[in-house]
Amino acid sequence: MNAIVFDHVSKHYGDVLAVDDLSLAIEPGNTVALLGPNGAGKSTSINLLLGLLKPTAGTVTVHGRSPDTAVKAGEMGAMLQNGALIPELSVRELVDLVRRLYPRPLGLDEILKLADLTELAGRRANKLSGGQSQRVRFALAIAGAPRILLLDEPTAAMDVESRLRFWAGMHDYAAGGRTVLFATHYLEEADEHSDRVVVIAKGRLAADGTAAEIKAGAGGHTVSFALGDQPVAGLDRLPGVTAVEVDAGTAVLHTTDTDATLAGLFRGTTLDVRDLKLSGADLEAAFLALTRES
Ligand SMILES: Nc1ncnc2c1ncn2[C@@H]1O[C@H](COP(=O)(O)OP(=O)(O)OP(=O)(O)O)[C@@H](O)[C@H]1O
Repeated sequence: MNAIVFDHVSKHYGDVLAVDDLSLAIEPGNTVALLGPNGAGKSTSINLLLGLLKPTAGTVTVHGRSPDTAVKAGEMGAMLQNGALIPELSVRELVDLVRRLYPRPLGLDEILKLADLTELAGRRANKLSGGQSQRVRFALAIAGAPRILLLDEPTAAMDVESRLRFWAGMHDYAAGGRTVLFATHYLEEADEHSDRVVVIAKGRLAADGTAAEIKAGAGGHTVSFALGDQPVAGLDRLPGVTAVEVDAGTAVLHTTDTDATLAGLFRGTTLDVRDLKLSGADLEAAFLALTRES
């Protein structure tokens, strides 16, 4: 059974259509990045999954049940964009308080270790930096050992070092076969820390696959070289080439298969090829292309 299913889900806020006929299924044990620009509908989708919002149309299910039922059963943990911490409590007291609310929580020391809070356990919540507070929110999200973990832009306030440690904790947590869905605008994070990237734009699904598939699907590979005044004829018939541009003596071949295009260029033509440059679509180019299209 799928861990998460969106079946033709739409969500309106008055006139604003935040989620538009979204269908998506996530298998248990996957780590999925929900990638999209501001206002794409990422937070709305997470709130729908938590049962905090109800769809205007369609259904959301978690392990085949309603989000409300799954939340009550302690199956989901969430780290949302903000959430106040009780200022007078120490990190240890706060985490322990929350873990005791669940039937089968993780051990206190294990939670502190996963969230990289062992050294900060005695610190009061009102004395934490923004990034440290985020780590406490992560600790609270995993305290009940949820099978599904939802993270809404989890690294927003973190510096580079904190991000690295945070992702290490997330991977350790996910390693036990748990499902993780995280929202981000950071392309590198989606690329590095997920098995699958779901791109949404204007509430609609724009792409779905591994980061490598999304890059390949954008078809942005080019082979360019100095053509000078040699003839351009025939370049568009080379294997893989989808378009040819010539500008100021430089030929740019857009291709779906760089290897085949190069083989054709060197074996199938007598051109003098100099200043050869290859470029592949990076995730950023793919992301911009996809979110512009939709
Ligand atoms: N409570 C609300 N009332 C009205 N419109 C809302 C509300 N919450 C969100 N929206 C609108 O719904 C759309 C989707 O917002 P959402 O917060 O889900 O996007 P997001 O992808 O999480 O954005 P961000 O990356 O900026 O956090 C936006 O156009 C937003 O302005």
